Amino acid sequence: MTTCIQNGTLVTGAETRPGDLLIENGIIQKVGVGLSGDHNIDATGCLVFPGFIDGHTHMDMPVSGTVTADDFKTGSEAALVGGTTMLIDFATQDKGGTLKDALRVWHERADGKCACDYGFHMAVTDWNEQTRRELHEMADAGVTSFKAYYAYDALMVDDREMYDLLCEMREIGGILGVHCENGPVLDRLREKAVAAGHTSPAWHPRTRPSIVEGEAVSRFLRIADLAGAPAWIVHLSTADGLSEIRAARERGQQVLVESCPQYFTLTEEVYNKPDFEGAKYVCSPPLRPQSDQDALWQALENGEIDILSTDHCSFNFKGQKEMGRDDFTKIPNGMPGIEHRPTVMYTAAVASGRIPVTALCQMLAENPAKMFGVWSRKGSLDVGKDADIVIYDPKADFTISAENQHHNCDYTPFEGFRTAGSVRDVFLSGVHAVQNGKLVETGRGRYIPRDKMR
Ligand SMILES: NC(=O)NCCC(=O)O
Ligand SMILES: [Zn+2]
Ligand SMILES: [Zn+2]
Repeated sequence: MTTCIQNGTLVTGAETRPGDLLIENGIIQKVGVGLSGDHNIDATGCLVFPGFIDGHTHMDMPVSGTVTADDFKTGSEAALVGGTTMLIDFATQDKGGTLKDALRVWHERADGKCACDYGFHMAVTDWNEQTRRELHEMADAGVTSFKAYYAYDALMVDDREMYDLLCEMREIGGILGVHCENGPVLDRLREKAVAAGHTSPAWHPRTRPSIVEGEAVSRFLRIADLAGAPAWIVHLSTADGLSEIRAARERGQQVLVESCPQYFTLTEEVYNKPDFEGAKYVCSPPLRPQSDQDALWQALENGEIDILSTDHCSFNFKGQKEMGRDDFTKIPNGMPGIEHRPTVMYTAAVASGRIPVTALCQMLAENPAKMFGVWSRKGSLDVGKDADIVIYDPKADFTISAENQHHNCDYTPFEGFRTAGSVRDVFLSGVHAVQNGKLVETGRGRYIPRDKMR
């Protein structure tokens, strides 16, 4: 049984062109014009993208004495409705625990529940000889990307460990992403703020100033240079961090840069909202002033940002964000976003005329596929790839709201955002899982082991 998507505008990282896609057995079999199948879908007036890949999510994750509002079922369903056909979540080693245990736990949380395909990065929090050996086993099990934290007591590593980890990345053909904030310094800033009676969400960005990110980006990149390893900067939010990246690239380093829609569309004023509403936007790194946002836009337009991910890490306002009503340091960090990344960035970046749609396709599909070792099967509309396909109607008029979202969360940071277009249909491995914006097939997501970096 063949399916043909006809009369759309096919979008790749390099070009847009009119064309049809013929799908069979979950794979793209033919790309051309005048094609037809047993079953035909008309995409006239629509953009046809390869399925989007979100390389940075946290589902079903215990944080600050609670657990994220989205598990792998609800989070992946929201992802699929929004056009994301693969997510890569951070399995996280417990201090004192093993990588193998973390991977087992994440499989237990995700397997059989996902609406879209999925893979895991491994966050390394406890460096020792066993962890070093296990990195090789992870790479053999298809976990080829890792994260280390310079912040959060329960997660962070020191510079000696960072250096060792980076050296090991070279050995295993892996890539290390780092959460770049100077943890000890920002912890001190937070302690001092609370001691002085500053307990509202407005103090979240004030105690994580731009230099806290810039310093950590600089340190990480210098250590990566010493180790001779590629560096992945996760969730870049500042001009300060960006200038350190530019300096490292000038030195000839391979630096892969990730940022997120919230840093392009929201600014730190939201933390001053009345009635504790600012807590909804508490994420780390925090939202920034307009000047940082302008710098990120410039970088995006210049092609200096490789991937756009969400850092989806959702907590309800009621009962979860509220845990920090009397002390902003107790607000669980993170926001929902996996459903809205494509439409928010299509609207803000493409419909606004800042970048061509091909550049968006690079940052949402092609580059994450290459960077995270799934390019052999995902990230483009080439013959032989998985038939993960998004039909986007650029003329649809849609307003994002907590009422119409699929995240298991009682708010969205993009409330009232009017999008230019919306995701009309989504195919996952050839299965027509989203039809006219409605999820009609779920639970078909597969674990995707990933290739090593070449
Ligand atoms: N971003 C955030 O606030 N929470 C998720 C964990 C992280 O990526 O640092
Ligand atoms: Zn992080
Ligand atoms: Zn994150």
